[in-house]
This record gives sequence, structure tokens and C-alpha cells, in this order.
Amino acid sequence: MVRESFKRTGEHETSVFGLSYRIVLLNFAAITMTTITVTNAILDIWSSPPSQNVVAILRGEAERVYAEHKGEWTKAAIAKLVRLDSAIRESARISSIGGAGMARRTKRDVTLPNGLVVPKDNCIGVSMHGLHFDPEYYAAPHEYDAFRFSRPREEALLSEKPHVNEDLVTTSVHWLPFGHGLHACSGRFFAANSVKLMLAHLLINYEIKPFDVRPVNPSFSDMQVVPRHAEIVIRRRVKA
Ligand code: HEM
Repeated sequence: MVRESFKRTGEHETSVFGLSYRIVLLNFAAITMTTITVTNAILDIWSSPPSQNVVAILRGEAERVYAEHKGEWTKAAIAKLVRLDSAIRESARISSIGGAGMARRTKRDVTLPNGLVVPKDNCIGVSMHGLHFDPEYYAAPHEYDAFRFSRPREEALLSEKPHVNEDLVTTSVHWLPFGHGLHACSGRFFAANSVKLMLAHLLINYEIKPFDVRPVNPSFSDMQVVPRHAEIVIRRRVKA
């Protein structure tokens, strides 16, 4: 990042203030977004209806993969956590921060298909919730369906049919937690591995008391953040 700044000219790019500003801002966004994503995943996974056995299925997958890789979380091992990947992706869909995704500034007047003109130098964005809850893209969009994305992956693997791989780092026009296009989150590969690792560790080593009702995410401006007062009851697992 520092190297990139020095490729540019101008006091703002290379001054101590300019460099620190960029780094602090990135650290803030990266850490906050990772924390929000993990917290939402915990709340969604442990609020799933008991009949769906989501925690047991995810724990089984984590323990199997961990054993197969002799107790070492390598990148290849994390990539095998297909169901956990789906559970997190689905949480990021249903509990996304919302608001306007893909915020961009217009460099010229843009005429939309419906004739509306967005003048140059305006900020625009795409409604994340509008897309994430659109039944055209997601069946029963208001339900947390942990294995929504892994089912087609696993079915395709069994039948060896080609399929669209919708994993946690795959952005699309109807899944925007990491944005989309040229400026999609470049830290998402690192972030996805961190989030999966944290949850796999939790599943293997801890027990969390399931929630009767999913704690509500409060609104902050046009965004939804995580509930500050939700309580998680957690204890170390006693292994046989
Ligand atoms: C789960 C955690 C994270 C989420 C949900 C997230 C989300 C986002 C979103 C929504 C954008 C804007 C994308 C767009 O406008 O199309 C973005 C950009 C970015 N993120 Fe992340 N982020 C996360 C973690 C991280 C981490 C850990 C890093 C760095 C280590 C990072 C680095 C960046 C950078 C550098 C950009 C700017 C990309 C560009 O403008 O070309 N992010 N992120």
C-alpha cells in the first residue's frame, strides 16, 4: 500500500498523514468487517432451528477435515470446509450490513436503462438488501438456510456436472458483501480464511448455547450492525 502511494504524486499521497490515514482506514474497515461477519455467523448458525442440525453438521465437517489434515489448518484444509463456507456466505447474505453496496462516483453523466440520468460526480450505490432478499435470486429469501450454497456444490461434485461455484469469495451481482467488479474487496481471500478458521476452532473446541430467537441487528443510518447487548453463553467442550 505504501509502495502504491509512492507511485503517485502529491503531498496527500506520500505525507506521513496521508499514508497513516490510508493504513488506519484500511485496518479499521478490515478488522471491523471481519468482526461483524464472524459475529453474524455465530448468531445465525446458533439460531438455526434445532431440527436442521446445523451446528452438528458443521462440527462434524470441521472435525473430519481437521483429522484428515493431521491437526493442521492449512489453506487446502480450510478449502474443504464447504458447508461452513456456505453457512458463512448465507449469513453474510441475510445479515449483511446492507445500505448501498458498490459505492462509486460517476466520472461522466450516466443514462440508466429506464432513462434516468445520473450526472457526473455523483455517488451511487446498489441496494444490498434489495438484491439479497429478491425471491428471483433466492428461494425463501428471509430464511437462514445454512447449506443454500453448499447443496448445489456437493450435488455437482457427486454427479460431476459443471456448476457455478458460489463460495465465500465469489462475488456476484446478487451477492454483494464483498462488493463486486474491479474494486471488489481485495482482502476477501484472507478474510474468508480467517473467518472460517475462527468458526472451525469454535465448533471443535467450544459449545455455545443455541439462541431461542436470533438477536436482532440494530439499524445505524441505512446499515445494520451487530447487537451490542446480545449475550452468548459459551464453554469449553469436554472431549472424550
Ligand atoms: C469479512 C471481512 C470483510 C468484508 C465483508 C469486506 C468488505 C469490503 C467491501 C464491501 C469493499 C468495497 C467493495 C466494492 O466497492 O466493490 C471492500 C473493499 C476493500 N477491502 Fe474489504 N472487507 C473485509 C475484509 C478485508 C480485509 C481483511 C482486508 C485487508 C487485509 C480488506 C481490504 C480491502 C481493500 C484494500 C478494499 C478496497 C479495494 C479497491 O477499492 O479496489 N478487506 N471490502
